[in-house]
Amino acid sequence: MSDGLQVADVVVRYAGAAAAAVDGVDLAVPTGEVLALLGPSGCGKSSLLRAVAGLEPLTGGDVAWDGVSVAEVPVHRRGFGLLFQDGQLFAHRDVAGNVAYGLPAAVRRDRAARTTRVAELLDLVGLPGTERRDVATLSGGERQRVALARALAPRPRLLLLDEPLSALDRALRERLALDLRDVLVATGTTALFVTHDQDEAFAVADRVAVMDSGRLLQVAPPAALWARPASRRVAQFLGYEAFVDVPATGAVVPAAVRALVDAVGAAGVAPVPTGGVLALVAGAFVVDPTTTPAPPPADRNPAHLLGVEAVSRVPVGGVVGGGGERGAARGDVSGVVRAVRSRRGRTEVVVDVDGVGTVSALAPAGWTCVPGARVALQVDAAAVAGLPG
Ligand SMILES: Nc1ncnc2c1ncn2[C@@H]1O[C@H](COP(=O)(O)OP(=O)(O)OP(=O)(O)O)[C@@H](O)[C@H]1O
Repeated sequence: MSDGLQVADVVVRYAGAAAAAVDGVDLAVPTGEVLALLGPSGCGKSSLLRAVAGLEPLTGGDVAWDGVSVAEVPVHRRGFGLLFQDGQLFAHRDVAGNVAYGLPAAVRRDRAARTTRVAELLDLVGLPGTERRDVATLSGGERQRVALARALAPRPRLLLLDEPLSALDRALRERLALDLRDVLVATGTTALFVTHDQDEAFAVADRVAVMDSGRLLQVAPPAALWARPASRRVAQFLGYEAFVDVPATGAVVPAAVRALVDAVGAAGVAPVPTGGVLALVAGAFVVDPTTTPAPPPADRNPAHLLGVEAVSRVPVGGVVGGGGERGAARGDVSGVVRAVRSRRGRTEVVVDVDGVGTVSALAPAGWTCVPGARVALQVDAAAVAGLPG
């Protein structure tokens, strides 16, 4: 018998809907595991979570805990906790009153035990000493921390979290995602966590289940999911931005494609079978900082229009990476720059690469050049995944 949560062939279909919101999902969350359900808006994540909670009737399939079906068990008797986007705190209770509401009745009635347990829970979520605060005075992040403390108070055997951080701004979300993981791990809580944000899923979960159109596409630990997406759809959803067919051995292909296949094969990061596909994420190409960009043809060089001095001294039509043996040896992969942008402290260069398409290459901080220039590129095999054909 398996322990923890088992979801077997679950179907959720809303009245009048043409397609099922959840369409035959099988999933297991063993005790102590945090599993993230990740997928685009409308893919059925919340419907599945609500079906597990008992808030949505099953059209088909079964939900079980430790091998025993809970399909007929009402929501409040399943022993599952719930935390939503808006923690739904009670406005008329202070912080301690909100947290204490989640405690088992016996603890709630014992004043000393209640005080101790509320203090423990507030410590756990990083809000020690806030017992007497009016919840109306809390920030959005603090409110969600209190809601988490309240949800953990009864020690639920499963905690169901539906986009608990999505109302917060990005910086706060990133920090709270890490804190949330720490709290779930420290308390050994089994959890099912719904999110549409890849970074959040990867930060919080032991395994990530990717959903699309009501179905599960892949379930894997974050690193494995990232390195080996099961399909192009999964890879696209994770943020892979370009896809290259692996050519037959000996086929004549653009230098960039050959460099990709060689680099990935050498790194042993991903299988590169003929007929397979290489998926590239931002950074699969890196601007070679030792070479000088070749400027765009004079009539298309925006630097001329702007009266800016060209960033390169390589003659128009010159060999990219020229000026020495080093450039000649590794300057055979190149691309035409479309834009240069700074993103989270990194320089990203949108570049058209022959045979590959438009990708986001990385460059050293502060590096820049005019659009239209041709730059030499190197391959970073760690940003390339192999997909089955
Ligand atoms: N109560 C409902 N009645 C009818 N259709 C619904 C209901 N709730 C959800 N749906 C539909 O079911 C599908 C799945 O919705 P669901 O909310 O589960 O997706 P989701 O992945 O959680 O999306 P989001 O991230 O936007 O919340 C959608 O097409 C949605 O319109």
